[in-house]
Amino acid sequence: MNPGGGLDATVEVTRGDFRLRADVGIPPGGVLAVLGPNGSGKSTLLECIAGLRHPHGGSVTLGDRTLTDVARGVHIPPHRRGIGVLGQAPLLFPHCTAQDNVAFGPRARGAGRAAARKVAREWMERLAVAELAARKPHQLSGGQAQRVALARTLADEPGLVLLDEPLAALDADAGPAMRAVLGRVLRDGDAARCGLLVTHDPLDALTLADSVIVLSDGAVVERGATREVLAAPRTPFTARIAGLNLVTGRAVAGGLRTVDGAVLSAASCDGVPVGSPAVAVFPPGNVAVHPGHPAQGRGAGNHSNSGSAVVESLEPHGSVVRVRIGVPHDSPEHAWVAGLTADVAPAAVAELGLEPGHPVEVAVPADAVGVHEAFTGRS
Ligand SMILES: Nc1ncnc2c1ncn2[C@@H]1O[C@H](COP(=O)(O)OP(=O)(O)OP(=O)(O)O)[C@@H](O)[C@H]1O
Repeated sequence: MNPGGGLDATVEVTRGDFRLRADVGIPPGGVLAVLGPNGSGKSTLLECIAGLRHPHGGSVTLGDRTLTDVARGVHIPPHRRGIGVLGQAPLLFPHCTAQDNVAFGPRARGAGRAAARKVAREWMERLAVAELAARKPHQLSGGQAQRVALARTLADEPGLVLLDEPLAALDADAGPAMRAVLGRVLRDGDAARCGLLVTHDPLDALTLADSVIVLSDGAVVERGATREVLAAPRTPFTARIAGLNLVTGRAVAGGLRTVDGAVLSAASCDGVPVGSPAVAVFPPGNVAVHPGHPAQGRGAGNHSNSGSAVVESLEPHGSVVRVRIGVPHDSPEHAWVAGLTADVAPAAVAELGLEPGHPVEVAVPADAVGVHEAFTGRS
């Protein structure tokens, strides 16, 4: 079964006190990443699209097929939706060989043994697991098993592939290999298939998806092209996963006034109307940290935004040390600095004597700051 076409879904569902209301569109051949903090409703959305959960309102269409239409009482069962699901665990049939696992879908759709085996071999070759065909699942590594599971999902010719954190359980070697394989098949230009990927990793979103939605507390709070959303995040969650600093406030000419009344200068303001809710975004690599008080600050020139703070914590982050900033209780006017991160070279951390609890001055050059309109309501 390959219904083809894109996905259009509007889903409303409640689970206890939690309410999800989200709409999702994926064009034919497109891949959408769904990001969001724990408990924001990602799995619930996925389950409604897969047909595993009945929404209380809304509809799901894939290509020209209506899979769910609450108003009309339509609910196609999961196995007849033409949707493939791959989660963190491969969930292969333990007593079947890898090849028989992959051939399962074609066989179930009525293909003869030889034809199903041919389809299975083609997919296993594409996913670089053909040489594992005769192995049983317990003879596969985690990464190999997950690639076989992906082959099994795709051999079923789904019109939509739902990927729920498919790399999360893989180790540091297997993860990148699986990401590369996934990227190849998701981007193979096959307009008969679209994809939806739930992930916590911005790298997955950047490398595997064209567009992204961010869920927060059951609502879509950001949506757009992946690069644009991650380059200009409008919610603290997106900024954190994108590794960027984000300060909320209202736009003023040439910058942003924080909720505490501090004014940050920015190099670009993205056409945000003065007075509207806005966020200032800047990377940790552009935040300078110096010991001492603002009055003694180096680098707090006219075009730099500065505040007095304390070092809250230091943690290794690749080749740099990520310094997390806190604010002493007697400096409420610098509250915007709280929670910022600065990436500092290890040698500089030693030279400056940075340690948790030490007072520091934080400076952010206006050149590094972009101001973007903030998301202000439910979609
Ligand atoms: N069994 C349940 N009964 C009632 N409410 C539930 C149940 N499971 C989840 N919920 C509610 O639904 C909300 C959304 O859960 P969901 O699993 O969809 O979030 P998620 O974004 O996938 O989270 P995670 O990233 O942790 O997997 C939760 O915040 C919780 O309040």
